Amino acid sequence: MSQLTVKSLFEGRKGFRHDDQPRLGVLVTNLGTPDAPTTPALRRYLHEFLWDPRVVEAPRWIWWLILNGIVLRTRPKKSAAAYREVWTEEGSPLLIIGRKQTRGILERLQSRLQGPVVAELAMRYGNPSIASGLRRLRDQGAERIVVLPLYPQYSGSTTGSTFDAVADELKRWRWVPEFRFIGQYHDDERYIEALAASIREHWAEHGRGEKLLFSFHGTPRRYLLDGDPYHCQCQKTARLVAERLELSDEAWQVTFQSLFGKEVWLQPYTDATVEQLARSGLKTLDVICPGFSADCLETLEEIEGENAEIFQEHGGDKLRYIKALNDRDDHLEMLAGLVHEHSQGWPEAGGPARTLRDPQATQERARALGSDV
Ligand SMILES: C=CC1=C(C)c2cc3[nH]c(cc4nc(cc5[nH]c(cc1n2)c(C)c5CCC(=O)O)C(CCC(=O)O)=C4C)c(C)c3C=C
Ligand SMILES: [Fe+2]
Ligand SMILES: [Fe+2]
Repeated sequence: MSQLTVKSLFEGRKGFRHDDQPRLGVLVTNLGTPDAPTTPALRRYLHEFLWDPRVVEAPRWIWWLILNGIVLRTRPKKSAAAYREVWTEEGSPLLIIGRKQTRGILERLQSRLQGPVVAELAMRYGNPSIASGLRRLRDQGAERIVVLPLYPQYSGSTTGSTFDAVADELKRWRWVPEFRFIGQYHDDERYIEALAASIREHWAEHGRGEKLLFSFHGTPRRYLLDGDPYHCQCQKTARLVAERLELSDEAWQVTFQSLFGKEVWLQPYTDATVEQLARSGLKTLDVICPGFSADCLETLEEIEGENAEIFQEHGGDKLRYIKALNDRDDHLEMLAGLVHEHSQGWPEAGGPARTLRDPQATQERARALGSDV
């Protein structure tokens, strides 16, 4: 009699053994970056990115026409040129720094935790994908997973979208892991102190600018009006840092950068503010971008490049960009601490080895029962 074979609908873990020690898995994620600073690579990347309804929240068919008819015909070439300005021999800054951050977080967790821990870097768009990162964690034996999106301020367009990608992958797994998701850390003491320390160090080296601008990536204003907490969280981060540095109200300001499309975005805009400050006679301006945990196109090309030029063109002397927290020790310490805290309550933060009285006998019994694990 022929046997009916049914294809599995759900994916199992490879190489499972009863005497494996369950591990804690950490998925460190960021936005993503193209594979190369070329027009075709940008077209692929922007297509995936801009087709995400969390990013562009518009009626699908209208947006399909605009995206495919206009945006993907013009923007990839322009963006590729911008990426070439920040690209290094090792690749995109966001990816290189992301790898260092992941390694640094893992090392710090290994010395804090008793149980075994593994970590992977994943990108919401492009490579390495969130699906591949989660599978690598699973196949290394991670049965409990903490997801750390490197976005200090929660936005549906970034953090929310990361959750979607994680859920899309996990719902295809046979054995769904226990799971925790870090939504935001915009007011975490250690994050605020790391930002303040980086500003103090910048001042010690270059002297104090006449004003400090906190520039955050923008979103359409509509997202705020529809309940996205991002704008409030950006304001709170900046206020806490300003308080820690004991700045007067005139000494700092919050702005939003990286506009896209024709809609009204969060205001005031960074470029218009930089221009207006230069026109008003300001000579030195310090700019920090606390929403970017790693330097990338938006900080290096847009702030350190474009906005520095705008400042000079309109009478300013020097716009000094204060680097992202990247792989600074205090940053990695706070991120490892955050993961550690979110793993509390799990057995030995990873889980004790499944204790088998006689591992070999157990494996043999399992095999005799028709299981190959
Ligand atoms: C189209 C709408 C966009 C929204 C909404 C948006 C929100 C958003 N983005 C970041 C962080 C980053 N964005 C980066 C690049 C980037 N962002 C958009 C568009 C939106 N972002 C585009 C089209 C691009 C690509 C570059 C370009 O063509 O201009 C990056 C840099 C990635 C890199 O490779 O270096 C980051 C980081 C946040 C935090 C955010 C909302 C809060
Ligand atoms: Fe963006
Ligand atoms: Fe930009």
